[in-house]
Amino acid sequence: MAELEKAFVPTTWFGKFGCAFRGVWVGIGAYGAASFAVHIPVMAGVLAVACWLGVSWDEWYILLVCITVVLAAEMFNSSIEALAKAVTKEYDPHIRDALDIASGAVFTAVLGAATVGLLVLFF
Ligand SMILES: Nc1ncnc2c1ncn2[C@@H]1O[C@H](COP(=O)(O)OP(=O)(O)OP(=O)(O)O)[C@@H](O)[C@H]1O
Repeated sequence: MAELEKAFVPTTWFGKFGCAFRGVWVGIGAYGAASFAVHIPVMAGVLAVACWLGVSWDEWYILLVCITVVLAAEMFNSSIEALAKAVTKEYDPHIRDALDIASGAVFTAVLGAATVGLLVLFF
């Protein structure tokens, strides 16, 4: 463990930010590519409609929070998928629960964001 820490665990803020940026890259690219291929066009569409409608600053803040929550939930989902792959490749009911709950969290965030987004844009 001591050797592992020396080799891989960053000790500087620069190193820690490097890990975070790598996490965004891996979370979107390697693990979440299929999901982000749906999220990103939908988000671009929402932003385009918001521009077209000329929403207020307060409404922009709400839309940006919704988008951020969905992206963060998706990356937590990717993180749990990565951890599950490391734990076992065999069927495990707890892994199944963990993965299903993570997917459920993304689904919940998307439902909430879609509801708030529709209310902000059209009501
Ligand atoms: N080791 C396992 N043990 C039990 N069930 C598993 C296991 N691995 C995957 N599953 C089941 O398969 C589902 C999908 O798995 P996983 O999330 O890895 O695939 P995915 O297609 O990459 O998902 P996503 O679309 O969320 O990115 C899980 O929600 C879970 O129900």
